[in-house]
Amino acid sequence: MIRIIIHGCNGKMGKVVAKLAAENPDFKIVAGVDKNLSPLEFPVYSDLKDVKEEADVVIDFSYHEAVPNLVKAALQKKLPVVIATTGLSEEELNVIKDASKEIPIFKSANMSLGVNILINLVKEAAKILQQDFDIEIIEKHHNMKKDAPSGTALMIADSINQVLNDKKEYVYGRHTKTEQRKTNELGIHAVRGGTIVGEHQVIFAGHDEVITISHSAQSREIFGYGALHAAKFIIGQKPGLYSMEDLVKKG
Ligand SMILES: NC(=O)C1=CN([C@@H]2O[C@H](COP(=O)(O)OP(=O)(O)OC[C@H]3O[C@@H](n4cnc5c(N)ncnc54)[C@H](O)[C@@H]3O)[C@@H](O)[C@H]2O)C=CC1
Ligand SMILES: O=C(O)C1=N[C@H](C(=O)O)C[C@H](O)C1
Repeated sequence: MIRIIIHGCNGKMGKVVAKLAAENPDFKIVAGVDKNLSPLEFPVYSDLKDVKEEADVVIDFSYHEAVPNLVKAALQKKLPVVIATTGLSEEELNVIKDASKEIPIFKSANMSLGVNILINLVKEAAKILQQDFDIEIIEKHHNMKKDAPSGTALMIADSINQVLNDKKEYVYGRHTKTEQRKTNELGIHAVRGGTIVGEHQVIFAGHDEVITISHSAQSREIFGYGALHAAKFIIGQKPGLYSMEDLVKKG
């Protein structure tokens, strides 16, 4: 049985992970960490360093500012971590990279299998269409989401740039622009409203034709299942920074 600490346990995703784990005898939530100390069916602490229960892994769905402290405590406890939180700054990402020299860390802005398949399709399309098609990304999320654009939109943009040798310059929205679109631009646009779980569209717009590759999350459970799958994967790995690509490769 895998013993898990949920960081961000009182949030929307923390509660989904706890529910899914309770339904599966392979997993047990031994404790939670959150700045909101509302009681749950396991002990809740305000800091990972104070958790007394023994655990095998931490799953994090919290807030970007909370991540460096989480990683430092995980380092002291020598615990593997699954980081799903988005909106991380360069500085926060560097804390993760440094810690991954000593503990295994799995990080993905999107824990669903579908988005990771979308990324593979988009990479292939970008290679083929790069000369004649303009690429733009539109993401849509619920009105409670704090970061924009989504971590997934940025992850998709980075994967396009990876296959196009960093040719694209990201343009966030166009309200400040009063000039024609340049061919090296990659537009990224965020929509917020209602209870939209998460939608990502990658648009390849050519002369008189448009190809759209899209993913629509229809529940938060897809991210929860993905995070539990990642938790199982990261336990026992060597120190390093792992992604969905590593998990998919392993099968
Ligand atoms: N990688 C993925 O597949 C997914 C990632 N996310 C990301 O996960 C994060 C959380 O999402 P939600 O659960 O929807 O948000 P939420 O706002 O419902 O939950 C966040 C929780 O973190 C807690 N928190 C905030 N600051 C904290 C701190 N300093 N220390 C401890 N706890 C703290 C809050 O009290 C709250 O309970 C966001 O960054 C979101 O973008 C969300 C869904 C899927
Ligand atoms: O905040 C969310 O809800 C989500 N955040 C992730 C992101 O920023 O990409 C993943 C998912 O789309 C839901």
